[in-house]
Amino acid sequence: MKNYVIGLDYGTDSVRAVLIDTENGQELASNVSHYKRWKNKQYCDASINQFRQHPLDHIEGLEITIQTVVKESKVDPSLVRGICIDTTGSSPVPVTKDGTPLALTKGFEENPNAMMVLWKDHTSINEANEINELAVSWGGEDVTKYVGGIYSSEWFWAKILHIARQDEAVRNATYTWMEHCDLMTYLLIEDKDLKTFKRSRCAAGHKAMWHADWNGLPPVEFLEKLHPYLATLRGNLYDETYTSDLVAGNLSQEWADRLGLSTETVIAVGTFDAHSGAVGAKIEENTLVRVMGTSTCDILVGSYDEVGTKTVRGICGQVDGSVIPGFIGLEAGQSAFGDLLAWYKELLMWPTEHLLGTSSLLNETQKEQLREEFSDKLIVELTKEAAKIPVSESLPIALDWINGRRTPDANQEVKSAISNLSLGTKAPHIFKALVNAICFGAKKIVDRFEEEGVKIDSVIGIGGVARKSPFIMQTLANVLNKPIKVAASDQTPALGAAIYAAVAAGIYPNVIEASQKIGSDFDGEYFPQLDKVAAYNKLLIAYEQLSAFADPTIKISQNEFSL
Ligand SMILES: Nc1ncnc2c1ncn2[C@@H]1O[C@H](COP(=O)(O)OP(=O)(O)O)[C@@H](O)[C@H]1O
Ligand SMILES: O=C(CO)[C@@H](O)[C@@H](O)COP(=O)(O)O
Repeated sequence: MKNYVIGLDYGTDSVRAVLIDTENGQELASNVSHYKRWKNKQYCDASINQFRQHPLDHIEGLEITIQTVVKESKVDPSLVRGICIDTTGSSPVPVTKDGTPLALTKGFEENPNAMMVLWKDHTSINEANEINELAVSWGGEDVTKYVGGIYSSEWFWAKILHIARQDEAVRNATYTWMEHCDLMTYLLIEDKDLKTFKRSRCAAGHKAMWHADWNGLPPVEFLEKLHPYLATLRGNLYDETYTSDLVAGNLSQEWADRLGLSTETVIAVGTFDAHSGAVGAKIEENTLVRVMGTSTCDILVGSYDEVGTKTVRGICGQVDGSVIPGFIGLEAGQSAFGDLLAWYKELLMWPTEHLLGTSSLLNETQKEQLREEFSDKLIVELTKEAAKIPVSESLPIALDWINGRRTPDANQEVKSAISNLSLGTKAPHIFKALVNAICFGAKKIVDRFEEEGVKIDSVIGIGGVARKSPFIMQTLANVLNKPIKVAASDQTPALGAAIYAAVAAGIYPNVIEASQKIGSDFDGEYFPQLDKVAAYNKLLIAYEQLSAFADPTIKISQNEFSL
């Protein structure tokens, strides 16, 4: 008998669903829906790094994408056995006592503090600093030790503390907070008991400092010292967490009707996009899977023997079962990857966006067409020109920290910088410098894992940039001096979510077997070009010098000061 599963992947800008045949991993249908309100930049203020998303964007996206894949695949809906949802993270949402996202209740519909706080929202830098100071001074165990020793403003507690202080009405109306992957899973299932709802191990371990060593979330005494609200909130959160090979519940009657599915369909425990992406790309021990899109997430799995209780400095957490149950999942990443190039594109588009409007040379339709054409071509043309520029020490040097630094050693206060500019520097030179910067940032992550004794035998690239930019992938292979395979699927995180759904539905006995059988194949491999590796090494030294200048906490050896 045929069995099908659906993976639903919430990215930064859009949500996609894939419907997968569990026998062979074939994608029978996929559909993407962009968030309407987010696209119009509603509820955001980039000048203060405030990025919020309205839950209606997510609910509308869920409904349309799932309905579409079920319809387009033409499969019998009763054979859709499971669904798993992955989302970005840490992207927490305030929720009322009856499990409603606060922004869907009266009076809070337009309040950004009542909405989902997107992973890249950095409004809580001060709160993250407070958590870090307290973690080493409160008298108990350092609760940041399994999240790299530094708590980030991208994460759960810092964001909640910030909003609780800023908005009394939101604080008073909120019963609990849920990671986005948990909220969307909870929305679909029949059982609405918030106390017994199965929260994601991946989200809890990487972002909320949940760890078996202290029996769950950080101790009440620790949270109390940050803010009494957090101590109260802890009681409305959770003690246990669950891996995504497990069932969170059955599809509710309401959602079965809305989606055209059956209440027999099981919903797996939610997870994060990067972790499911790694599963979709057939991750194995000591393989680094890099999810390269707006940001990057770098995922590794290690055995209990290799990682055990050894703590890895400056990464985004090591969590038992966050990728594959029975292994420790390790996460690192860059707060901006494609986003650095997107920032540069937006900068260069300024005259087109703003001056064109004041010109009488073209009519409004022509202006709009021109804007679209430039926008579509800009990165492509810059890439072509940048590829022709030799790798030499006369190139500008840039830092990738346009949205702070996630790894190694999270610091969201650091900023990007560009040096070595001259009158001869043209737009493609700066573009090339930015591409080099994101690759050097990646190299620092790989170095950190290896310095800490976590071996990396092979590298796999997935995500928009891995698929769309051979230029960046080749640069990365040269900078890392390692071959990089690219997963063939355009929807690897959604495929990974489908794999979890297949295990939760009992179609496969475990994640490893399912991932090897129906995970994505590879359709490209980039090898280091030996003649270029040395030249990139020299530029890397200049990148390290600029890093140490921009962030005085970074120490580099004196003999590297050669600029
Ligand atoms: N041809 C390209 N070369 C380099 N970067 C690109 C290219 N096309 C898109 N990007 C970057 O890819 C990022 C989007 O990646 P994607 O994986 O599609 O989305 P998400 O991160 O939201 O899942 C954007 O930051 C964009 O700047
Ligand atoms: O940080 C995580 C997961 O821990 C990601 O959700 C976050 O980087 C967002 O990923 P995208 O760049 O939108 O794919």
